[in-house]
Amino acid sequence: MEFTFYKYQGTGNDFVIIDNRETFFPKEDIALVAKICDRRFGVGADGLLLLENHATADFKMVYFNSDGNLSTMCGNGGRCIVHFAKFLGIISDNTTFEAVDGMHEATINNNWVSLKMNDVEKINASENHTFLNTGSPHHIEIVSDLENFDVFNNGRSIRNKIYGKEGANVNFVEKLDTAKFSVRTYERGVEDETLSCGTGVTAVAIAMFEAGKTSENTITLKTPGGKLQVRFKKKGSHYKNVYLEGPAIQVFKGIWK
Ligand SMILES: N[C@@H](CCC[C@H](N)C(=O)O)C(=O)O
Repeated sequence: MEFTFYKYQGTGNDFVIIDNRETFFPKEDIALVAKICDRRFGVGADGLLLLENHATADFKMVYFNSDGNLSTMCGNGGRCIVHFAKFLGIISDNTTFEAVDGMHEATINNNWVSLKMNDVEKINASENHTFLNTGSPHHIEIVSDLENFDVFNNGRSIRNKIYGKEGANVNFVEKLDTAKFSVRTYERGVEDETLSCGTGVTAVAIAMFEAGKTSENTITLKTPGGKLQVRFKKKGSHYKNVYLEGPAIQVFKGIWK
């Protein structure tokens, strides 16, 4: 089966993106998706995205983790597919598209994409961690010396011991400044640390505001792959107008054989 694919990265969270408007891609083939995402036997990526037609919105986003399974919302993938939609000429600078967690609005200015995320209502805060869902489920823990922290082993253990088969993504955080936090994430479905996680940094920004670690509502998140920005408005106990913003870059185009 031969098809064209595009390789993208958003702060080092990397994706294979395929134009599936003609619905040729075999979505049920978990092994094929996993092979495309394999860094030795395939293209190599944290996930695979399909851009598909939508009856009312500009397009539909379908997201698979690198293990080949369909998953929940991917914030960095969402930003990258907006860039891809513009590259294909489907949109200009504004768009509305549907992902697994509902409709999203986004704007693009050169390689900078601002993606509106879903409102957040439920936040579970306990003594040493916070859990919330920003389209994908996220566990958040503050640690010290994040640079030397063992994200892989601690993340894997929390993901499996606390969240079981369904799992969750695990974010470790260190405060750098009034409105700046450093974040490293262990992602379920990749089962490894990734260089950045969009829904993860969104969850971290809200969790830090909720915990009183910042009083700013525009927050910079430093990940190993680069900087992202999250802004929101808190109304009562709800977080609304949540935007994830940062770069989305097309890296190369290839043909899968
Ligand atoms: N990297 C993503 C998150 C992708 C989903 C996650 N692995 C899951 O299955 O929950 C992002 O940028 O949000």
